[in-house]
Amino acid sequence: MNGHPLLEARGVTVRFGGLTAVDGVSAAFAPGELVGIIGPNGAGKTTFFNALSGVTAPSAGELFAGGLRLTGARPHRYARQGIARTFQTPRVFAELPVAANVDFGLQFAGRGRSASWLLKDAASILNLIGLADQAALPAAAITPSQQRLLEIGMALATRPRLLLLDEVAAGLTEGEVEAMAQLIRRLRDELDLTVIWIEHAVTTLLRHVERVLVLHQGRKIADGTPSEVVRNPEVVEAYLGDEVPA
Ligand SMILES: Nc1ncnc2c1ncn2[C@@H]1O[C@H](COP(=O)(O)OP(=O)(O)OP(=O)(O)O)[C@@H](O)[C@H]1O
Repeated sequence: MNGHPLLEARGVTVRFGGLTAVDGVSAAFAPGELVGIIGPNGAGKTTFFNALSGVTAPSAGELFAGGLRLTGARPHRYARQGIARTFQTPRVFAELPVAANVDFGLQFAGRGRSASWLLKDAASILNLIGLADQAALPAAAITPSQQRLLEIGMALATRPRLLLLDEVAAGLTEGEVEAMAQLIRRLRDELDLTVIWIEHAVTTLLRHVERVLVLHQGRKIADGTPSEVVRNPEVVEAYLGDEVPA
């Protein structure tokens, strides 16, 4: 692009009444990065995502995409900049066929997005995420883990440059979590995406990402490679030493 980070948060703060859910978080994301975000329950991870995707306006701080100031813009402007996301609870159209759910996302694809032929239509996208055989089934009829894949497919249909994944491995079996991690890496590689991925399955996440941000009580307490982060005393303390692998 233009030498600017794909997305940059500068001192982003989100307050709900007296509660500061996100507290002055700064981070820049470069094209092609696969970054994890971890932190205990209530650390502010989803709220930070909501700010990064324009769902929640920050109480303070700034957001930039490719150098363009987006602070306070509506979510569709974030989408137009190539930012797509999934939600903790999959938001699929249960009665509609799987392929129609992806078609819905395609309507939001606009200029300046990923030009990958792998995202050219619903069939290509379903192929990419391994749901080609389920194309004609109503979304309600596929398994919960397939619904998570479908939500990723709907986000991909907007042809993003940046994909924000919020706990896409929640509720999956160990084998499914690993398959999900492999898929995320493949999508990053094949589609030239930047991916930011929140997950509670910390061990798996740390094995697959190159960089990880740790949030604790709304603050960013670490930002580095997985091996740097697991040696950070503040991180070990935030997790009471029992969740982050040595
Ligand atoms: N809309 C809201 N109104 C009021 N408080 C909120 C709102 N959304 C989140 N919070 C509070 O903000 C804090 C951060 O929540 P958030 O969901 O961002 O954390 P999280 O790290 O994603 O947690 P989890 O891992 O449990 O999903 C929590 O104390 C939460 O209760």
